[in-house]
Amino acid sequence: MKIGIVGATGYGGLELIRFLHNHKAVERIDLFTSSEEGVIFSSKFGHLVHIADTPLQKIDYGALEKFDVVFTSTPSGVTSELLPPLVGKGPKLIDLSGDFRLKDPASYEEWYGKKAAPLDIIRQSVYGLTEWNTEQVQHASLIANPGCYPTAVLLSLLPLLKERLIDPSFLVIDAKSGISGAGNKPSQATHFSEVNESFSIYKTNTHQHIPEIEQSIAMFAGVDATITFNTHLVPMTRGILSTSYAPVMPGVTEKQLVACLQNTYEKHPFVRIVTDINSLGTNRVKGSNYCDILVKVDSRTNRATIVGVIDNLVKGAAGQAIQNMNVQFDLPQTTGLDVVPFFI
Ligand SMILES: NC(=O)C1=CN([C@@H]2O[C@H](COP(=O)(O)OP(=O)(O)OC[C@H]3O[C@@H](n4cnc5c(N)ncnc54)[C@H](OP(=O)(O)O)[C@@H]3O)[C@@H](O)[C@H]2O)C=CC1
Ligand SMILES: CC(=O)N[C@@H](CCC(=O)OP(=O)(O)O)C(=O)O
Repeated sequence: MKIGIVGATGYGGLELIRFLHNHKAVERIDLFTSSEEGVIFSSKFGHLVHIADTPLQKIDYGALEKFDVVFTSTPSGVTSELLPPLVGKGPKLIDLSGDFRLKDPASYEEWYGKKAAPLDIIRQSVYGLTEWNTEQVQHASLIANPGCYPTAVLLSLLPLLKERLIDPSFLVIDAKSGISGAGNKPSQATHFSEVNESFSIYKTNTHQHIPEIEQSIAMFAGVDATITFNTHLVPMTRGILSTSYAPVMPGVTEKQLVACLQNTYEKHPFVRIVTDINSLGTNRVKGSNYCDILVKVDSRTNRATIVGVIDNLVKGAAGQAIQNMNVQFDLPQTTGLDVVPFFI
């Protein structure tokens, strides 16, 4: 397979290169830039000497059309304009940004504050939450790869919502992310001296992933939910841990919740149901495509605590994107992604 990556110099792009380099079906990877045409990639990223010694190329439709797959890992608002002319032209398009995730353009414009992609293209795009949309992903020409937080939240909540084991009307989701979630562009909010030794909340009740999570709960679990969702910045590089709270439906036990999760993901290689709280943490998934899930019921309040853990750059971005590509090309989902978490 011949692969093109737009936004290769960003964190998502670098992770795509890391995994695709070891992917047995990939014969060639071309890297594209909007700002550094001609720069030898490995001269910018020394860890890729002898691995990516090729020049960054100018984004060009003629060139992009010739690939089997084009991954776009660019800030929101870029691919809504860049990709429409390429849809149906040949390459499978896998977009890591939020530009094609929301089916309602008005909702995108409200939450992202940018102009939405054309409606006909949004309609053609397939939401790439692999475990829940495998069949559609298989036939998609444009995949909207899920956001990092929604991946952790949805994988952990959808089975329980779909089976009506928890109450969707009082969902509270408290999520935390490492700083790489904010991308590679330096800013005040991600400055080392201001995030180190600190823990903060951001985008209170206004996070752009709120409509994405609500849309997917309706789409995959068939229930309407208006969620409370808040995000926090943790002074670490990688990882997302989302803790959700929901009332348990009358008569439902913790054992049933665990069994529901285990049954749902029995045949899915990247989702692990954890029952020992000591085995849960961002370092248990770091660098890997795993999503670890734990559920406990508080018998005093009859509320469930549901935890989802991922590496935001892998299962939350590049890893899930490659998992989707594997599905599209009838390859085992683990191809190129079969790596053990770093742990330390
Ligand atoms: N970081 C994360 O954990 C996750 C990120 N995402 C989403 O994935 C996308 C990429 O994220 P991330 O890699 O972190 O972002 P980065 O900011 O690290 O990188 C984005 C890259 O996009 C390129 N770019 C910037 N402007 C343009 C433009 N106008 N046209 C084309 N390319 C452009 C830049 O490369 P160059 O200057 O060389 O063109 C830049 O390196 C974002 O939409 C993000 O929201 C999704 C899930 C998780
Ligand atoms: C830590 C941090 O800042 N994380 C980012 C996640 C970026 C992302 O995945 O957003 P898209 O929907 O644009 O893809 C955030 O909370 O906005």
